[in-house]
Amino acid sequence: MQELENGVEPNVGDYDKRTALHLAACEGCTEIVLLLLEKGADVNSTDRWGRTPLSDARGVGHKEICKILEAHGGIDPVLADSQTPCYLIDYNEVTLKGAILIGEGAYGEVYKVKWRGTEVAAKTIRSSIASNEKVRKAFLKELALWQKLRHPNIVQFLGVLKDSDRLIFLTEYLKNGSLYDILKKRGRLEPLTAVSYALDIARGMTYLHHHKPHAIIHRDLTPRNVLQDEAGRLKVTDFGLSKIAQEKDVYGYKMTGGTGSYRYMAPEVYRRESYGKSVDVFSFALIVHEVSRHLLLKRCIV
Ligand SMILES: Nc1ncnc2c1ncn2[C@@H]1O[C@H](COP(=O)(O)OP(=O)(O)OP(=O)(O)O)[C@@H](O)[C@H]1O
Repeated sequence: MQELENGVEPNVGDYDKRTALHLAACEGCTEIVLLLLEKGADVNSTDRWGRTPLSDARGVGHKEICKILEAHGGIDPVLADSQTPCYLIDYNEVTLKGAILIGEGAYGEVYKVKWRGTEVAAKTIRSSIASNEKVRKAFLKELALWQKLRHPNIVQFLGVLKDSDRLIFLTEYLKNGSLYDILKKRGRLEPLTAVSYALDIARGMTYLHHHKPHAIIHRDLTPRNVLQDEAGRLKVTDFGLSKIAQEKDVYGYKMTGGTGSYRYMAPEVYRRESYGKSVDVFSFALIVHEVSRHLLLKRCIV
């Protein structure tokens, strides 16, 4: 309300052309949806994937918001279960010159680059992996799913570089790096910080588990796959990709660089191995994760 009173345009969008109405519809903020509509927000503004606020509200099952948007003339050009391909980014929109190597994982290197003037992370997939057509397709399928996700505790996927021999995709850049780096640097966390971190992770995981029409199971939730933004908020990344990594028998290649630590294994394995050990931020998040998974299994969603 304050921003609107200060003269901020209700239809202003971010680099994905997503407006406040998209975000409010996606996050289930009914009052903000009503406020924005009253202040003249365009009910059918489309983001760069062609999604309207109604597409977003539908995607996460906010029925009340769908009704409000429809009553204001909202339309949904995106079919709920359509197979949207990955958004392709033109090479010349990305400044690769001066790219800074920020890390290396099992799939390849990660660089900080500029895309349309904004700092983003470019994740490169090793050619030994990406040159296998089946694996490349499997990666692109997972990335297309990631592209549909929008949540403050999920790293934002931005697109795949067009016509690249290597598979390179862009995500938002998180200045503070991974939770692994933070824990290594800072050691034991203050209890309040640990709880706030655990809640951030649990919020991201809950969003994945409530994804429609199918829940998304991370399968590789480790401190390396949790990143922190400048404001200190944690965001989960790299879900789904680990599934491809595990399917080495099908695709005939072997991934390296897994954590190999029982503390980050799937909860059912973890439970057998580590009951009775001290509870830290990650154990807490895993417990929340486990409860959430049990609820899902009970409801036969998975
Ligand atoms: N979006 C990002 N913003 C900032 N830093 C990042 C980003 N993505 C990755 N990094 C950094 O690059 C490192 C390597 O990331 P990557 O996801 O490739 O591998 P990993 O998760 O560390 O390991 P693995 O591939 O085995 O899961 C991370 O540990 C992190 O420090």
